[in-house]
Amino acid sequence: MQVQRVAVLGGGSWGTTIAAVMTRNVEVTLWARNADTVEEINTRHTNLGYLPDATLPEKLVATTDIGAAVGSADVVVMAIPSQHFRSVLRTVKEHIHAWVPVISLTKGLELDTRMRMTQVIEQELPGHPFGVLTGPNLAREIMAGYAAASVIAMDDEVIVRELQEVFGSGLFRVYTNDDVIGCELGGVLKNIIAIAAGMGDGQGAGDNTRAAIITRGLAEITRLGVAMGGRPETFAGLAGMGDLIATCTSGQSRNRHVGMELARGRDMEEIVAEMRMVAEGAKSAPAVMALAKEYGVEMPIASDVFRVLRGDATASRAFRGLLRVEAGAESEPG
Ligand SMILES: NC(=O)C1=CN([C@@H]2O[C@H](COP(=O)(O)OP(=O)(O)OC[C@H]3O[C@@H](n4cnc5c(N)ncnc54)[C@H](O)[C@@H]3O)[C@@H](O)[C@H]2O)C=CC1
Ligand SMILES: O=C(CO)COP(=O)(O)O
Repeated sequence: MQVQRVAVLGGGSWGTTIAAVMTRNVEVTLWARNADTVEEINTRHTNLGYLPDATLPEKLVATTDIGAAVGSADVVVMAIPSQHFRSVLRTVKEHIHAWVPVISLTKGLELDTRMRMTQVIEQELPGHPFGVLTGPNLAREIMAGYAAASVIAMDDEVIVRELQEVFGSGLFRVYTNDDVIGCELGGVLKNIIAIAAGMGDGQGAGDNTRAAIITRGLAEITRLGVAMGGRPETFAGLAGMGDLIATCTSGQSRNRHVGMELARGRDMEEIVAEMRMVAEGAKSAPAVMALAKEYGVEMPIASDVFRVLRGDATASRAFRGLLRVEAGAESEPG
């Protein structure tokens, strides 16, 4: 497979950033549904609503025509929020050529089915190689050219190496992995723990507290991820611990921001109404809790976050429970 043209679908922060990075290696067409965004990218080389400080490469071409973008692509990259992922894929289906790989950048689960995005790809586009690119990758930093590392996970060990070269460049270093389930779940599950970290930071908790939430959070992410088929070492890597640290500590994280706003006593409706961008942790939380129940895994931090998201507890009340007074052995949940 010789990759010459890539279609990136989704003109938000991450889709635009990855599309810009990949123009160093291949021809990239970015599909966005919003005509003003497309016009802005093509004429002014900016996408100020999502990436306020960035100038995009002139080589990056945007379009509102999904058929044109997908029909000429050797690889399709999905940067669509999880709850809209399937509907966009159904449109892709009409235009994609046989055997073209589809790579998800999305860190969420489909609510109704509790499926991971690569499972949705497999279901909607059977026969197409699929994978996920994930890791500690806050879009604005990567757009600004700071060094970062990511992981591309696929079952196919030949295609994954080719795509490693397509996504990686300069200071954006891409590693390969064959644990698709573990890598994908690392990206999904860290978002809820980042909401917990934001709830702590928003209440003035200290660095020790944040470290405890990250560490105990990683333990519960790993328990569920391994029960669902991921490998334990994946959760200690970039897609697990790496992304968890970035998201739980960064002022750029949308999920941590949600936690901080909840700590101020605001409810989800108000918070979401003010956010232009997606916070996947809040959207996927019900599916994560249902999976924890199905697999018989205890997730005390995620459960407390979920109660606050639902409006059944306040952040300050739940936060006291996040670090349980009666601690057991470190190897135990709770
Ligand atoms: N922003 C970041 O730093 C990173 C984000 N991600 C993940 O990437 C995914 C996308 O996130 P962002 O680009 O950051 O979100 P965003 O909120 O910045 O942008 C989402 C984009 O999707 C578009 N969109 C929403 N529904 C659509 C639909 N039905 N059809 C077509 N377009 C639609 C929106 O118009 C917007 O352009 C999320 O799952 C996120 O967790 C992953 C790594 C880093
Ligand atoms: O996944 C991300 C960084 O790796 C982005 O996190 P947020 O969605 O919380 O901004």
